[in-house]
Amino acid sequence: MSISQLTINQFRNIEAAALTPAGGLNLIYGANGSGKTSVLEAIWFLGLGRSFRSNQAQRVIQYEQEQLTLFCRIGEQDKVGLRRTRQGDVTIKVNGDKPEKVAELAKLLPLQLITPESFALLLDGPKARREYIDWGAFHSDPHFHLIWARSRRLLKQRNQLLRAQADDRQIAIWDQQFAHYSNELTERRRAWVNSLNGVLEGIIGKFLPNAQVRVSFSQGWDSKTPIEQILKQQLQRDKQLGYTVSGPHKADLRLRVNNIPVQDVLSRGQLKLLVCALKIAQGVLLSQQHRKQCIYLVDDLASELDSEKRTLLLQQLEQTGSQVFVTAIDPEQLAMISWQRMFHVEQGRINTTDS
Ligand SMILES: Nc1ncnc2c1ncn2[C@@H]1O[C@H](COP(=O)(O)OP(=O)(O)OP(=O)(O)O)[C@@H](O)[C@H]1O
Repeated sequence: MSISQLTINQFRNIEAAALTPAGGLNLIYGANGSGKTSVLEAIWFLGLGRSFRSNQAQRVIQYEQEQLTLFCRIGEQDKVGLRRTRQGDVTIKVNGDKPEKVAELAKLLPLQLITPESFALLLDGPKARREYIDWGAFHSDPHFHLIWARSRRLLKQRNQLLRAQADDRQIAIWDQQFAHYSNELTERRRAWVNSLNGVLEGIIGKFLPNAQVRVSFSQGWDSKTPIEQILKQQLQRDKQLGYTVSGPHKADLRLRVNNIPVQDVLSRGQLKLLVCALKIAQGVLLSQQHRKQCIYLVDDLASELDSEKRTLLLQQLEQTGSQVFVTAIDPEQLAMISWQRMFHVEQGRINTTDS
């Protein structure tokens, strides 16, 4: 799965650009503020209907313009188009039809993003790591999304009842359903993490040969006690707090070296490599399980990494056989690998250059 054609109009500082990326390694280079990240952001926008830099989607529309339009051809067949106006109207077309949900885009364009901010996956709270697990499970398990959505809705309803100081018996009725979906969700997450570990170990071994990184799944409540019992035991406390303290909404992926959280032990460069290992492993697993290739978007690959580690990372990305978009200020920083295609960005204009 790769983008064979990409058109960007009125997106950030890119007025109009048409790219024909290669199926493998693509380098996007140019000076600060030239628009390199905006190219990755445009691809991300096409795959998810939102930006990875701003919560306010209208910010990506070019100044003084009323709308942005994006288009890509995936492989030979699929065509995806997206238009967003300043008023917030979004039109998405997949092969000429309007998809029912934006989630359909994510299935067509599974993207892996690595930016200098991706450290958040390891440094911030569990939310980002839970989303990481859920992305993997979503793409590998066709029933996952429905179960995830039901569990989320039931949690919301339970919290409303807690806040309303509803009768214990009424809450207990909801708890049966919530417990059922919590277990379903957890089983699927655990299965996905187990499969991930098989792939991840090999990549971490290459990237961080001297650190014994252990990755484990934490389900969000004491694993020796059934969720039904936990909900019962904690009901009065939950009522006092007005929310459900334990459950699948507290799940996490724990990463430790010598039993210490990785963020307290590893260097910045090592943390970056670990984030990259996690993202690459997710993509490799997807292609092993479903013959679906991710597209990797790597912003500012060179930052934090020495030349040897840059080479290692690029080789590993190349080995995935996936389409990769990498940005860099100076192509010399990444001259250790042969690029299939190179794009020079200058003040929002994009030209293909010799690779
Ligand atoms: N809505 C917008 N309309 C027009 N221009 C914008 C808009 N939003 C941002 N810009 C400009 O577009 C450019 C976007 O640059 P981008 O972040 O893609 O650069 P970059 O090449 O990745 O830079 P760096 O190397 O510094 O990360 C910046 O010059 C920014 O000022």
